[in-house]
Amino acid sequence: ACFLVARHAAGGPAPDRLVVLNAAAEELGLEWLRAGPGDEGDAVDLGNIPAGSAGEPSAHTLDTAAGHAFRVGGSGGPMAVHLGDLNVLAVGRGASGGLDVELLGPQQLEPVAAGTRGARSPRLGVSLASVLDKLSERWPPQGAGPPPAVARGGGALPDEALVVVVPAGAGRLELRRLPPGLPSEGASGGELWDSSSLVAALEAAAGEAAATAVVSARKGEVFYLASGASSASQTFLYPGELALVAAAWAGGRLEAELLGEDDLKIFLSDVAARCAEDEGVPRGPEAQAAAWQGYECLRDRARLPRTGVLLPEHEGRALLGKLWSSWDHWLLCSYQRASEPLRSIDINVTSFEGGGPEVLRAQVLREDPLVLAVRDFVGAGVCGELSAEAGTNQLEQATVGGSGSTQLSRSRRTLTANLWPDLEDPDSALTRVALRFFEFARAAVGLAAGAEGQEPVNWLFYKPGYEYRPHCDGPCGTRHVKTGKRVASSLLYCAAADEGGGTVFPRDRLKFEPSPGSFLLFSYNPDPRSLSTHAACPVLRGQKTTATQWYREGVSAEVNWDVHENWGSFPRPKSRKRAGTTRKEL
Ligand SMILES: O=C(O)CCC(=O)C(=O)O
Ligand SMILES: [Fe+2]
Repeated sequence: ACFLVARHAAGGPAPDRLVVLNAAAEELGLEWLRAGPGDEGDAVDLGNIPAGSAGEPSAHTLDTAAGHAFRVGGSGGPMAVHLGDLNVLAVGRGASGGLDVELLGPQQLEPVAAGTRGARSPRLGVSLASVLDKLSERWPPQGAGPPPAVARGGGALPDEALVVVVPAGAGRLELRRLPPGLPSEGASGGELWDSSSLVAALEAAAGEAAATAVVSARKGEVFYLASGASSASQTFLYPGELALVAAAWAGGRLEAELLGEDDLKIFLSDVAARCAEDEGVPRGPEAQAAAWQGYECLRDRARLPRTGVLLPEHEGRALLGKLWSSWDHWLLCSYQRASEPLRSIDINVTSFEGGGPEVLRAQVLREDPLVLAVRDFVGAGVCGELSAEAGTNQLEQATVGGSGSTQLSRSRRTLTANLWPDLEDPDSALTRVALRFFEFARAAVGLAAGAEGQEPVNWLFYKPGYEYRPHCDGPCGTRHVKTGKRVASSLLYCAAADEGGGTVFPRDRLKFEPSPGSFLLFSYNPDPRSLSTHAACPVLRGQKTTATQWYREGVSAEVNWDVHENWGSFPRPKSRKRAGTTRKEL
């Protein structure tokens, strides 16, 4: 099970790259072999690597993918094959006096980076000093390694990629990556970038239909798209994650349109919604029963807003699957109406004003396991104070965890902060809200616990495109939750999106559309059918904020919740003698 925690995890996998060190006293040519090392006739010129000087080699770095093959050499120089991961290719004069290459993979580089082997390549003795800093920064590789740079033909798209749409009859088109720091307007030069995929797309686009290339790219990189005709060019910044670039000609000029992952998600949703509306797909739960899939409509209508380039069918399909998890999830999130309540119940709580009784009317959305919604759980003033407390500065990208560590994930795309209520400060809005959460949960679902020893309130901030994909907050599919584990969750919505951003339970297609100040509580002890699986739908327009509270039994001022988890070090008040430490102690 994947539990939601709010901790920032550092470190990612080492990138796939090739560093060429030229220790020879002559310029070297670098070529990329499109069809593998054996292919003599099909090389792409990647430019020259300057000669080394005064015992120090010159260094040239290329981002690559596993299996990419390169040839390096001057006159009839040697061939080298790059196998993926971080590789260093040292070129120097061999014993014979001719050019020699030495390929150092992760295993050969590790002792060098660790300082146990000297800073020279073992065979040719080429100095590695100029790359050691970079190596130790990136070493050792963590996790399962980098995503594949090019994943065409139905495979999953890598996380950090550019999808370049080439219109039919595009002629020549080059993608160049600019060195960092170059102005993004009117720049030229840079290295030719992953031309394999682009060349294939250009060949395909020579006919009637547009084609796409998938190119690996990283956050903040600047690309330059050129048509070959010198004046017609366009530069753009790649912001990271998955992005789509469409090229088109307008008035003899090349135009490039860049859509980031969030924009793309919303764009596809908007097109699909127009399709569904025009085809008269019902907005009730029967929409799913009809199992409508609008790929054909998407094929005809997915025109990008600025250039008007039509997204090729297979790419629309692949992107919708990638960015919306599934067609079904899109339908539930962006098209289906909110669920009707089954009945309502009244829950007594302590009033915020004066401490007298107050009745909250709760709508029952599902009986078992229970899902309850309250429209005006707190007023705008209380929410305003909570938002101020959360601020915007300390928010960080949310992570998920479950086996002793946490990591960033496309599944949980939101900004987050933990808010620790000071239970001894009755004037704090956060304290009053937290106490109301527990009072309500005791009355509504019979929770046998108070606010002491519980997890902090988890503040979530969603921008357009942000979401939290289907997940369980605690143990899922069990008849009896172990003491100390989460048994229920609640969400207080302080801001609601103008469009999108609902909370859904995909197993039985339950959907709640929040309004500012509304509240949702659901329990999962027991929940043998995992019906408590839920998701925060992507925000399409506006912003959404949520204050999540997770509920546990068997915790107290003496026994804190975290003795029941293995999430590793968790940023929280250092000396917590009791749950209600003051903010000054944080
Ligand atoms: O923001 C939402 O709608 C859901 C958030 C959520 O599932 C959580 O915080 O665990
Ligand atoms: Fe959740």
